[in-house]
Amino acid sequence: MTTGNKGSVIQIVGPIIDIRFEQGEIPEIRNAIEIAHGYNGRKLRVLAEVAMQTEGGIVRCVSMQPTDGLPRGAEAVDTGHPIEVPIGKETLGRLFNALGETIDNLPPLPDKVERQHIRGNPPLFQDIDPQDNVHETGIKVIDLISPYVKGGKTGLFGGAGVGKTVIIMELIHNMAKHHGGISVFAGVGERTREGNDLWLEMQESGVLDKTALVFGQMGEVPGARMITPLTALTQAEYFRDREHQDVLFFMDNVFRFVQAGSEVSTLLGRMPSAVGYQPTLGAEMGRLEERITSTRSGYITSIQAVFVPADDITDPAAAITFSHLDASTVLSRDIAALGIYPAVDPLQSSSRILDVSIVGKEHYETAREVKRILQRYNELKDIVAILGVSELPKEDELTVNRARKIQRFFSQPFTVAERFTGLPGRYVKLPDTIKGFQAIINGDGDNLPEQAFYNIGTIDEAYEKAKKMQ
Ligand SMILES: Nc1ncnc2c1ncn2[C@@H]1O[C@H](COP(=O)(O)OP(=O)(O)OP(=O)(O)O)[C@@H](O)[C@H]1O
Repeated sequence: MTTGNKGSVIQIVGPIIDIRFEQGEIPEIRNAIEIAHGYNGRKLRVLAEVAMQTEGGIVRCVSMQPTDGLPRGAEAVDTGHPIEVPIGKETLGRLFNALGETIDNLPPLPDKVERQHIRGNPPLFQDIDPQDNVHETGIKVIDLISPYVKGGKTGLFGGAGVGKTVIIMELIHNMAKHHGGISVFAGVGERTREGNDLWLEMQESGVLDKTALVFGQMGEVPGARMITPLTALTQAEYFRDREHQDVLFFMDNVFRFVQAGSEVSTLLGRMPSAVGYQPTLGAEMGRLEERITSTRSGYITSIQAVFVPADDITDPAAAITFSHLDASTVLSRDIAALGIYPAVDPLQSSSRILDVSIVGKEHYETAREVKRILQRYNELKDIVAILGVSELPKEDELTVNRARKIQRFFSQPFTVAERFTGLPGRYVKLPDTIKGFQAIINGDGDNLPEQAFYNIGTIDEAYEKAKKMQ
């Protein structure tokens, strides 16, 4: 690769820049191009990535920064490589933008910091090391119904405002704190305020110095939002491949990555595909998701929030994400409307490892019975609405009563949601979770009021709460 070839900007359309190079000096696709210019008396630098090579020595580039004031004729320099970002221990405790520049007002990174380009390849087939162990989250409904895989990938699906960010923050609080390893967070296309909340939350829980955070939020150009997960992943890969560490990789929100790709695709003039998404949706998701994996060197356990447009889980962006995951936690607006948080829909959520040979008979059978009771309750709901519970046969009446208690027992106070509920957070260990649901299934809670099961941790709290209510 040659470095330093110079071209000239010939067209700027929003964040898309066309640059002409001499024949024989045309930059490769994905190379980073630097353009220096002056605007309002300030010296600015725009970094762009080559997306297309067209006729006449012209390359079409996606800008990673606003192009305001960028003039035609500005000189563009081919760096000869894709965008590079800092990696290594120096990234821990720091906040970065998509280009790997620190944005936390702390002293700059040392000059000698190692850099790596963000367009790496997924690990080879033979190096991948699939895992089957449960990663306890301390959240009852998740641990019981869609147990997360240590070294696996999990998606948190939900429409607008049903609690994805709160769950991801609680998971960071619980997992990062108990995990003891490295965490990397990619904030993609969400509110800057949420990034700030997260930073403060990490400081408070004392995990910030073991975490690298990368943000490309709502207000940024689509190019930057599109590469944010790649920047964060490049930093995570360093810890997996070079330090042989187990890494937690959080992403909020995958849908915004897809959306940024769609914006870029339209701006590049590509024909849209299904539901207006980019024709390259599958390939873009594949290249990202296939890198988030565990190898013989180390694990990456990832939790990804996925916004579901119009609560339609069959939307191509949500559907394509599903196919990459080991476990899916689906949030429901109906459950949130009942005031049950986390608003996880147990009948839609699933996990590859909810298998008797992996989680064991006790866990598997408890989860299955809980699902059966809820399924039956769903079938009976219409009859109950018309006739009332007392008109049901004895057995169905019991099912309805237990189902309502299970539903309430799925709610749990979160440490990060203390300001919403006024209740201190609860972390429930997996054996206690199983014990609690078994008690309800076996009828031990039949004489307790429903309200005793609402917003508590273990089943023992239900007995105490019922005593107090008497
Ligand atoms: N565990 C919880 N306990 C109490 N309230 C909650 C909980 N989770 C969510 N909420 C309520 O729901 C609101 C929305 O939650 P959150 O911001 O996590 O949603 P979201 O799905 O990430 O939304 P968006 O798609 O808009 O980013 C919160 O502000 C809070 O009022």
